[in-house]
Amino acid sequence: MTLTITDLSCRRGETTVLHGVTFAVGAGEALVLRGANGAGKTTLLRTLAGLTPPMTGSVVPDLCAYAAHADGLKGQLTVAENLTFWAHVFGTRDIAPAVVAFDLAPLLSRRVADLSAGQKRRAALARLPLTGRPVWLLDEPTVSLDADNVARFAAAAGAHLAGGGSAVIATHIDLGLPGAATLDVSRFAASHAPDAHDPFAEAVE
Ligand SMILES: Nc1ncnc2c1ncn2[C@@H]1O[C@H](COP(=O)(O)OP(=O)(O)OP(=O)(O)O)[C@@H](O)[C@H]1O
Repeated sequence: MTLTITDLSCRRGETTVLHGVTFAVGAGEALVLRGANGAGKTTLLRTLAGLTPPMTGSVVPDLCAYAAHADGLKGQLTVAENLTFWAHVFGTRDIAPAVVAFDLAPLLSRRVADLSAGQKRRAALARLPLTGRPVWLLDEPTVSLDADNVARFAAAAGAHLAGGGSAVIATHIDLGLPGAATLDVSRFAASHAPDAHDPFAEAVE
C-alpha cells in the first residue's frame, strides 16, 4: 500500500498553512517531517488524519492511525481498560503484543490519570498497533519518553514498517528507522506560494 498525496492544501483555523503538498510513502517506508516551529508539521498530520478537511487535494483517514501531541486516553480508566476499549473499537482482540512492546504489564491495573507523563505516552502509543491500520501518523511521539522507551518505540515503529506498514512522523530526534526519507514542510509554506486570487502576487515576488 502506498500513501500518495498530491497537491494538498492544509489550513489551521481560517489560515492556509501549507499549499501544494505532494509526497508518497510506500509499504515499509517512513517519512520524517522537518521544519521549524510553526512550519506546519502538526497541521499536515491533522489533515492526513481527517481532523481538518483539506482545502485542495484528498486524504484517506481510514488508512491512518494518528498519535497526536495529546495522549487522548480516558483518565478514569485503567491502562488495560483503555487498551481493551481501543482494541474493541478497531476489531482487534489481543492487546498482549502491544503491552509487551511498550512494557506496560506493570501498569495495566493503574488508572491513567495517576500515571507519569512518559507512562501515559507509552499507553497512548500502544494503541497504534491495536488499530491495525497501515499508516501511522506520529506527532513528536517520543516527547516525555526516557532513552529506554525511545528505543522501545523505535523498535515498535521498525516492526510496523517491517510488517509492510508505513509512517509519517514529525520528530526532532533521529529514531534510526532504516531508509527513512525526510520532507521539510517549509517548502510548501502557503505564504511563499503565489495567491491565485491576487494578481500582484507574482510581481511582488
Ligand atoms: N488552532 C489554531 N488556529 C489557527 N492557527 C493555528 C492553530 N494552531 C496552530 N496554528 C498556526 O498554524 C501554523 C502551523 O502550526 P503547526 O502546529 O502545524 O506547526 P508545527 O510545524 O507542528 O510546529 P511545532 O514544531 O512548534 O510543533 C502556525 O503558524 C501556528 O501558529
